[in-house]
Amino acid sequence: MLNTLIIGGAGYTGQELCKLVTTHPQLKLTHVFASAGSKNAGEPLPLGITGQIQDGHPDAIMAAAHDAQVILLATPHEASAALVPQLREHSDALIVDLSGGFRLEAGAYPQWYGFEHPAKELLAKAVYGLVGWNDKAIKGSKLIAAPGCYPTATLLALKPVMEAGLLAGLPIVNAVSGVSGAGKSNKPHTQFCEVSLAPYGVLGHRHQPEIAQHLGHDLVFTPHLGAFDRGILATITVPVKAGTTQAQVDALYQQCYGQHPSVHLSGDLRRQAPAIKNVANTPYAQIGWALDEARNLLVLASAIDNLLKGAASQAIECINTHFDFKLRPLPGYGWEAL
Ligand SMILES: NC(=O)C1=CN([C@@H]2O[C@H](COP(=O)(O)OP(=O)(O)OC[C@H]3O[C@@H](n4cnc5c(N)ncnc54)[C@H](OP(=O)(O)O)[C@@H]3O)[C@@H](O)[C@H]2O)C=CC1
Ligand SMILES: CC(=O)N[C@@H](CCC(=O)OP(=O)(O)O)C(=O)O
Repeated sequence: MLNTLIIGGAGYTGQELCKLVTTHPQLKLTHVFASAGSKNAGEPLPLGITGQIQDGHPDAIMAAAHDAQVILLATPHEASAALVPQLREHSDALIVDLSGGFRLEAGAYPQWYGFEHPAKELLAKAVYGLVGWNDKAIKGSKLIAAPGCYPTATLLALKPVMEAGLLAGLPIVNAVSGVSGAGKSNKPHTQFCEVSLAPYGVLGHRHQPEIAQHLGHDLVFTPHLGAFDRGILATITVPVKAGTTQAQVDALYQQCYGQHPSVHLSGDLRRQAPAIKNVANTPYAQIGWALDEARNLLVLASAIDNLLKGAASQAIECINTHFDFKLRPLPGYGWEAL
């Protein structure tokens, strides 16, 4: 069993990590930290898990890190960027960071995250944890940046088209997220009476450069906030090469995801569409597509739970890939042998 500690454990994704680690056959949850001086210290872990959230004083975190084989960070971007180099000084553990602190090239941080990256050497060694597409790098690195929620939904849908060389123009991504995507802390725009389906971050959301960097192609990305708690639905319009056929696209998605442990295909969107109700509270992505052969336009739809496949369960899948644990996530937080 690998000693596993979670930092940021009182937050939305941190709580999901607690459940996913506790039910994992190869991981032992040893410590769950909030921030230093947190009012959440002493609170119980999620229902059914014995233990308490601990105060995240740096000395306590570093002492625990010394004996850990796996460290999960569910902390804000800048906190992760500062914590990872300290953790690395004290521990040789596999670090999986759920924040955006290690996803982009160093030069992008001032513009998109508002800070100069404090650990450029480590950033250069970090690998992007898009499971199923970057597995060799995930196996070979001890610092994994779990992808953002919108990038997960978008990249899982777009990667097959991009890698098959069918992309012939700018993909247009419209995505709707539930409010838990903004985290647990109180923000004026996420209050109950304020949320009403609307776009935000138009032409300026930090997930645009993340998706573009890891897709290898520019795109237009427009997120929307919806009045529901969890889940993301991304609908993507993609110009494709002339002559692409629906049968070719069907075969492509089957080939990429037919055997995938956490990506499910719903097929032709004109018959059945992915939906948030199918994936909310599950570790799965659901992807569908429809091709207009006359106009060479492909429409993709991708649904995930932002806190699970878009964050916590994909982070655990990164651990499974790194250590070659052959496990598939079950609905309801369990894991079964592949
Ligand atoms: N919500 C989502 O859908 C997704 C979130 N992410 C990313 O994952 C990370 C966590 O997100 P989420 O769970 O939503 O966030 P929350 O705001 O719900 O929780 C953040 C947690 O981080 C802790 N924290 C804050 N600062 C520090 C620090 N300096 N040292 C240690 N702990 C600290 C907080 O502690 P305390 O409890 O004491 O306040 C809290 O437990 C973020 O980087 C986010 O961008 C990624 C994908 C999806
Ligand atoms: C609804 C909402 O506010 N969502 C968040 C994205 C959360 C997420 O995936 O990602 P990061 O780890 O990249 O922060 C946002 O738009 O900033």
